Amino acid sequence: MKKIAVLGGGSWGTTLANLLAENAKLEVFLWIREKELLAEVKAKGENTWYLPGVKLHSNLRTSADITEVLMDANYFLVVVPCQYIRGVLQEVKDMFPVNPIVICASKGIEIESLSPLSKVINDVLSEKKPIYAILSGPSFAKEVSAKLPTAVSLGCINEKVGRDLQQLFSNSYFRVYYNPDYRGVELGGALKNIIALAAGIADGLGFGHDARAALITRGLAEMSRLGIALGAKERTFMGLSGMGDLVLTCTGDLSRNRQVGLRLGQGEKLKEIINSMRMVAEGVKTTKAVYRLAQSLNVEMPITEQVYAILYDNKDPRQAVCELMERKLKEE
Ligand SMILES: NC(=O)C1=CN([C@@H]2O[C@H](COP(=O)(O)OP(=O)(O)OC[C@H]3O[C@@H](n4cnc5c(N)ncnc54)[C@H](O)[C@@H]3O)[C@@H](O)[C@H]2O)C=CC1
Ligand SMILES: O=C(CO)COP(=O)(O)O
Repeated sequence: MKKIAVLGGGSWGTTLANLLAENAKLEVFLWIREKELLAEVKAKGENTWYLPGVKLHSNLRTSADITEVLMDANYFLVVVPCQYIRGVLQEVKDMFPVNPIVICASKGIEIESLSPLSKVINDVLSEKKPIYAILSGPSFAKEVSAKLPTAVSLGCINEKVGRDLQQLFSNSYFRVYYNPDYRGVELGGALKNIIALAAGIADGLGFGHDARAALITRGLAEMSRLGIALGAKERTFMGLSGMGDLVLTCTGDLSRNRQVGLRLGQGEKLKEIINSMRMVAEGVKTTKAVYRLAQSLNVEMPITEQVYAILYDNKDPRQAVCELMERKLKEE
């Protein structure tokens, strides 16, 4: 049986590793960074920090030793929070074979380089010439772990690899659609988190359903604008990894990004919100990266600009929403 190394024992990495172990088409080895957590996982058969209450499959192997996890793997699934991916891969890049199939399930834009994750992974592993794929779409770890019906996109430029991966991940509750536009798939997942912050802020201020629907719709417009400037297909933003994930995270209270927004809208400070969370809300850092990227590409992203000002310039959220409403009137 072929082996998959899963890097990242957070809620999503654990969920996907467990799903693959249950699918039983691959041998699955999950890297858990925290030794104390690994000890609990081994003792209780459960990821008590990030995915409590979910029994892990007996086929799932776990280790805190990343070299053991990577050894002789045929597939590599990266589910480390976006800003740490470069550092983690840099340490172990020599362990990858030539032309490794690297699937990324993380969502974000790297601040340092303003790059989407395909570029980060290609940069670090450039000597190995990786075959890149991205798994993204509306999928809360908790719901997938509860085996609730979920549909996502798998972006890969190499159709044969993409269709092979589609088979490996799919099962009766997890339906994977293949899309050759990997750039569009990865950008949808990264950019929707900014709009989820905005929707949370509006809801936290008590601005109601109209405001949320406006943010989702105009959010999709600015996501697509940046996507097109970066070579993605506009149509991809209408699919699961674009509109699908945007609607999920702007409306679903399981979203960490939406929760951060709600708390900001209710008057809490960003620092205290982040300090109270063990989990990651990728939109916070991705907002900074996208704000800079949009400026450098001269792409208009008014919602992102206001979220940036709330997060990083201490702007009053109410004032930010007023400014969005009072911008020069436009055609749709
Ligand atoms: N949780 C979910 O429902 C979904 C998450 N994702 C994405 O998956 C990626 C991983 O997020 P989650 O699994 O939710 O994480 P999480 O928020 O559940 O856990 C945090 C993770 O960050 C890791 N971490 C903390 N500091 C680190 C460091 N210095 N170096 C390397 N790793 C470090 C921890 O070991 C842990 O695995 C994110 O990009 C997220 O957007 C995508 C779809 C669904
Ligand atoms: O990306 C997700 C669902 O598709 C998870 O969203 P959050 O990171 O906001 O929790």
